[in-house]
Amino acid sequence: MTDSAPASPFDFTEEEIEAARVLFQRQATFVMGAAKLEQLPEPDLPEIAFAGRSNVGKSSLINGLVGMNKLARASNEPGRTREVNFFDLDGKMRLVDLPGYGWAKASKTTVKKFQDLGRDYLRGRVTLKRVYLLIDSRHGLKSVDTEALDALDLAAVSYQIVLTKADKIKAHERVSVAEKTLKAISKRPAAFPAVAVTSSEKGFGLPELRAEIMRTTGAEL
Ligand SMILES: Nc1nc2c(ncn2[C@@H]2O[C@H](COP(=O)(O)OP(=O)(O)OP(=O)(O)O)[C@@H](O)[C@H]2O)c(=O)[nH]1
Repeated sequence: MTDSAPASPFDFTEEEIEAARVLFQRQATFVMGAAKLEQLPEPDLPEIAFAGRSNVGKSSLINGLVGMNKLARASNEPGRTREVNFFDLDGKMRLVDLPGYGWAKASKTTVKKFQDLGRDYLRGRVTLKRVYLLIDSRHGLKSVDTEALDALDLAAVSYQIVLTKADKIKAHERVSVAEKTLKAISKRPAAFPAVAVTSSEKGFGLPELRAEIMRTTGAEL
């Protein structure tokens, strides 16, 4: 294994990878940010949602997937993403940025408000195909992540773990954190039995993730 290309847990043909590359290069636009359940857009397209602790690299991953620097905000200031943000990809699907959890500075009322919104979205969204739960590869699963996994299992939403910022650890550490994480979720009912290892900074893991999203949503070129 080289340092820049960790083994992928996914099995995609070159055609699938290429089709996904083309699709994700097409127009991606911000649709809206919803602060209340009543504000959600009509459920008329398949949706893929991204969740994770504040500062885990959610905005960077969404930007990296669509190859744009500024579609989703990426900041050094934890907790800015407090709405459910919807992005349209070529009219084929929506990418949904859920409020980050685990931010220290917010008030309890604010935290509860956004957690409730995220949970209501997860429970009631018929068009939601999968949630990607982002975990910082340097830290692995924390107790606050375990609570998020419990909520996803309870909502019976299919989800998959994506390890982020993997450029910050060594190749052998990527393998061990992926194995450890996979083991930790192995008995969880709604967990997809694979862990994606990604770096938005270096771009690795993203082609496979795009292909998987395309497959999961059933989107075609
Ligand atoms: N080295 C490295 N840094 C990253 C990567 N992804 C994100 N970061 C950095 O991590 C910080 C947080 O990234 P964001 O994408 O804003 O994180 P977020 O999860 O959207 O944060 P919130 O808006 O607080 O929910 C920024 O300083 C990014 O530059 C990565 O793959 N590698």
